[in-house]
This record gives sequence, structure tokens and C-alpha cells, in this order.
Amino acid sequence: MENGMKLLEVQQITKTFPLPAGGQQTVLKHVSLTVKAGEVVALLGRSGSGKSTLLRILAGLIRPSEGIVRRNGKELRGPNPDVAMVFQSFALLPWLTVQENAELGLIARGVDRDEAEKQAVHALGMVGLEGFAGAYPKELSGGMRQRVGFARAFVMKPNVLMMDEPFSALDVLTAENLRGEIGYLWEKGSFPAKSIVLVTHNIEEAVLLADRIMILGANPGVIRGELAVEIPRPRDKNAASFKALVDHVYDVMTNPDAVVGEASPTAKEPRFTVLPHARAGGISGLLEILDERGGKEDLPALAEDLRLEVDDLMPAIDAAGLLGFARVEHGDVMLTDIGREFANAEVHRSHHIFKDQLLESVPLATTVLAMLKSKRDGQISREFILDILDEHFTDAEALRQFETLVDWARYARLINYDAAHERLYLVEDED
Ligand SMILES: Nc1ncnc2c1ncn2[C@@H]1O[C@H](COP(=O)(O)OP(=O)(O)OP(=O)(O)O)[C@@H](O)[C@H]1O
Repeated sequence: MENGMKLLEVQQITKTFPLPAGGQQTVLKHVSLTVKAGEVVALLGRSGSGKSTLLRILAGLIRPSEGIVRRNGKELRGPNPDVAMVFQSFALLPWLTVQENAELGLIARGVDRDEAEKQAVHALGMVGLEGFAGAYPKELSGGMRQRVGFARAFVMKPNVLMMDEPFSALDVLTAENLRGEIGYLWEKGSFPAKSIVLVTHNIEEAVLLADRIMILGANPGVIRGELAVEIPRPRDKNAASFKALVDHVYDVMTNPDAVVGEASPTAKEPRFTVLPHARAGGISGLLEILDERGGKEDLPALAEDLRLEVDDLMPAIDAAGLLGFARVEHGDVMLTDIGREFANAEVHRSHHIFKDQLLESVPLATTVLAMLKSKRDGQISREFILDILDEHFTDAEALRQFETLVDWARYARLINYDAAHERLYLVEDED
């Protein structure tokens, strides 16, 4: 098979799921994507952008609500036999040995036992597990279990290897090593698949491994654009070209209005419609750290120093952006003037600043405050707010939005919440 041949294609697919309370949630909308032989495609997006759903559609495990999936040019109507999967959760069978887990797919395909054993031994060798064939998964570390996950997929010699967040359940160092080894196998041309589709929320991982990065946006999941990674392999994370691309992707991911692939996305105010799930105390903590570091910091460096993934920091960074305390530009997060003032203010003043920013930036907070003020007893029920939120969000998301709003409004000394009676109260003396 020649490189460049179309192996898999989805055209204008939409996927909706029914909501428990009735109605539909559109998870993917009008998504088109082609996977060709010889390439690594990364699907990069935040949690909930429909990456795993898209992967399952490509694997033929679920059908799209609209649109078409093609395998080698023909419509796919069931599980895709050209695909093998590596899961975040390893998904090994605990009662089988490493060798038996690795052979499983071949046996199911009807390959005879001797041949299956030979192939599995070879695949285990590729992932550095010689000598562990007789071990059981529970005797292995997380990194080794995922090596078995890779071996089990490798024996199938699939046209397309699909990896769904394959390194994200591993500790940072183990993930780094395994990522490097998989990258090396691909580079040296002995990879047991013709192409890779990688689902990830890790920007550096996408830039390290992919030839093309598809950036997904959420609510509903759409492909915002595509970036070609033209950095020669082996890729050096410290090279200027690598860092510049990582920074550009951060820019795009933190700015919903940015144009993918444009050198310097226009610095429009971000259009946030959803409250990021960050606690006020966490936002405040982040701003203090930033202030201590001079008010500006490279996002990946900040995450590394805090022993976190950038993704862990994103809700607090998004929230700080929404509230006007910080900005993200070219992969750096920096304090605004009001953010700096907030970080240095004494307690009473900091709550006051938070209140002003909340009322200025979050229309829902202003609406709830106006409702409370309009009531003679200054109270409203949780259900009332949830009913409003339910119009715009799923039940679970409505609850999270409510919890975030209450947390922020309490921190702003604007509203009190009595969880036992599920009622919101106006704080009498707002100052
Ligand atoms: N079988 C299902 N039934 C109902 N809703 C679903 C189903 N599968 C996924 N969803 C919803 O679709 C949305 C996207 O989920 P998906 O797992 O595809 O996103 P993702 O980008 O892979 O996120 P994550 O990184 O958190 O896994 C979520 O809101 C999820 O709740």
C-alpha cells in the first residue's frame, strides 16, 4: 500500500445523543476528516469536544447520526476490521497472562496458536517486555501494562492504530518514556501499522508525534482547523520551531476566536459562554503564583513547575481570563492590571475586586443578583436557577455551572447558599 492512500474518511458527520430529560445533545457537528497511509493524525481538544466519539465512529463501534464513514473508499457499516485500539485504561484481561493478552486478537481472528504465540512474542519484544510473558497484569506497573496494550494492538498489524489518550493514565516520566519509544518506532519505519490516529488533550504530545493536528472545539464538537507539523523527526522539544508551534496551539486552544494556522491570532476578547469549572480560591491561588513570578509565565513551564499537566491549569486560567484577571498570548499567561491588584490586595479588598469583575463579566451573576433583589425575602431556590440553566446545558453541566456560580458569588460576598435548604440568599451588606 502506498503512502498517501486514503484509508479512512468521514464526511460531514453529526452525532447526537438523547438527553435523559428529553431532547438531544449534539456531540459532533459536520465533521469531515481523512486518514491516509503513512501519517499520524492527532485529534486535539478539550474534554467534551467529542474526540472519543469521533474515534469510535472511525472504528465503526458507533454509527454517526448523519454523514458517511468510508473505509478504503467503501461505506463502513459495522466494526472496522482495519483498526486496533490502545485505550487510556489499558483494558487488559486480568485473568490472562501478558502473553495471552497479547495473543487475544489473533486467536479471535482464527490464527493458529503457534503463529499467534510467535507474533505475540515479537510484539512484546518491540515494546520491551521480553521476559514478562508469563506475568499477570496485576504484577506490572502502569507503564508496563500499557506496553501490553500496545503489543496487543501491534500483533493485529492494523492499517490504522487508534490511541485514545494512551499516556494520560501514566505518571509524567513513564508517559514521556513510552511516548518517546512509540515515536521512535514510527520514525524508524518499522511500525506495525500504516497510520496512527491519536486522541489527546496534550499539546506537546500532539506536536511531538503528529503529522497533522486537527483542533476540535466543543459544544458541539467541530473541527476548528488543521495544522501541519512540518518539524523533521526526531523532534526536539527544546528546538525553537517546536516551541513556537506548541505556543501557537496554546494560543488557539485558549482563544475560541483564534484562527487555526494564522501566525498571530487576533487578540479579540474571548467569547466565553460557559463558566470554567474552577473554584474562586483556586483562581486566586493561581494569580498569586503568577504575581510572584513577575506576572507573566510560559504555560508549559508553569505546569511543569507545579507538577501538573497544562490541562489541569486550564479551568483556572480560563476563569481568570473570563474575569479579566489574566490574558493568554503566545503560550504565555500574564496578569492584567486588575489581576495584579487582586493578587496583592488584602482580603477584604480582594473579595470586593472579585465581585466587581464577576458582575462585569458574568451576565448570569448579574441576573441572579437582580432576581434576589427583586424578592422581598431576598431568597430563591436552587431549582429555580437550575431550571434556567437546564435550557442551555445538560443536567450534569447545569449542576456544575450552578456550583461554580455559587462558589464565585460566595467568594465575592454577593450571595450565600444554604445547601440544607437548597436556597440562595442575598448577602445583606454587600460591602
Ligand atoms: N453514549 C453516550 N450517550 C450520551 N452521551 C454521550 C455518550 N458518549 C459520549 N457522550 C457525550 O458526548 C460528549 C463528548 O464526549 P467524548 O468522550 O466524545 O469527548 P472527549 O472530547 O473525548 O472528552 P474526554 O477527553 O473527556 O474523553 C460528552 O458530553 C459526553 O457526555
